[in-house]
Amino acid sequence: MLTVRAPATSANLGSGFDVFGVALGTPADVVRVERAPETTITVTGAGSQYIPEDPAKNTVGAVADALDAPARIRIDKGVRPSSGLGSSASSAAAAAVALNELYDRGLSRRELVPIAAEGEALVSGEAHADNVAPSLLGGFTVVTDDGVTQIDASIPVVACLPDMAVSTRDAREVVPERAHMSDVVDTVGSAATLTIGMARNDPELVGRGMEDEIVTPERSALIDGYDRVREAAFEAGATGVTVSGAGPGVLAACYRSDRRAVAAAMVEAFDAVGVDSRAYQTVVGDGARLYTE
Ligand SMILES: Nc1ncnc2c1ncn2[C@@H]1O[C@H](COP(=O)(O)OP(=O)(O)OP(=O)(O)O)[C@@H](O)[C@H]1O
Ligand SMILES: N[C@@H](CCO)C(=O)O
Repeated sequence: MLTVRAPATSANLGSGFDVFGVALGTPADVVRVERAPETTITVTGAGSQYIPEDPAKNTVGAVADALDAPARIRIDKGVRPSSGLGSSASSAAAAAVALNELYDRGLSRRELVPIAAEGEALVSGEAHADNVAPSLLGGFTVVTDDGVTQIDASIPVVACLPDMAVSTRDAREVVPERAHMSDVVDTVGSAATLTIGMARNDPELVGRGMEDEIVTPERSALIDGYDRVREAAFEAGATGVTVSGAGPGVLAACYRSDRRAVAAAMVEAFDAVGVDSRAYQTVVGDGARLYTE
């Protein structure tokens, strides 16, 4: 039996819609695989009651198909679905690493990115790789039509998860089809600032580089209390705040010394609008890890 732990991820980071992603230290999915004549899936853990075990409907089934690697697959969810923390991608990335090893397919982590993205196509209608890439490779990733660029980074972050669901499919409906040139220019400036911040491990630049006036205002309107949570996080020392992935998770960058206060302020602000939430105090971290037994 092989076991793989694949981390939650946060895509977009505001200015990098459908391009940027980071691996988070916590939470994570754990996937166990054994060879079998046909694929079966069992799911336990966070939000497992909302996740289909039918291989034709689970991201992990799509990965097993793409690798022609039938297996008995057990998923222990640490990443709640429809969270904005790349839940469907964590399982897909873990399964890609595990099944590649189980069947000696010999694919590199980079070669596994499009395989794991097949799972994303199944649930959101598009094979976007901005969650599976950081879950497989770790650190900060930039996904374009030309491929994936990755650097290791270590930025303290808080990922605050309100107790509500926003599906990626629905959140894509509100993305504007056009943008003003002045907003595009500002967003390019932010994206460049964020990228330099990741390269320098500088929370100030990363936070400043999360600003985006194109997609985030539309997405944040789907999250009860977002403006209040954002303001509270800044008051507690956050250097930047944005919607995590398609939401409803909210991501804040900060210095390590402020992380606990930022987490508490975000939870309190959600609470003030009647929404329960959980804050992960974590850091941009490593990609999927394989364990053999
Ligand atoms: N292995 C899986 N893990 C989680 N969700 C899965 C899995 N397989 C299928 N799904 C389905 O995918 C949907 C969740 O994916 P979605 O992309 O909406 O959320 P997410 O991955 O948490 O968010 P985001 O991509 O914004 O970070 C749910 O409908 C869920 O049932
Ligand atoms: N970039 C995708 C990621 C979803 O996690 C979106 O924001 O729709």
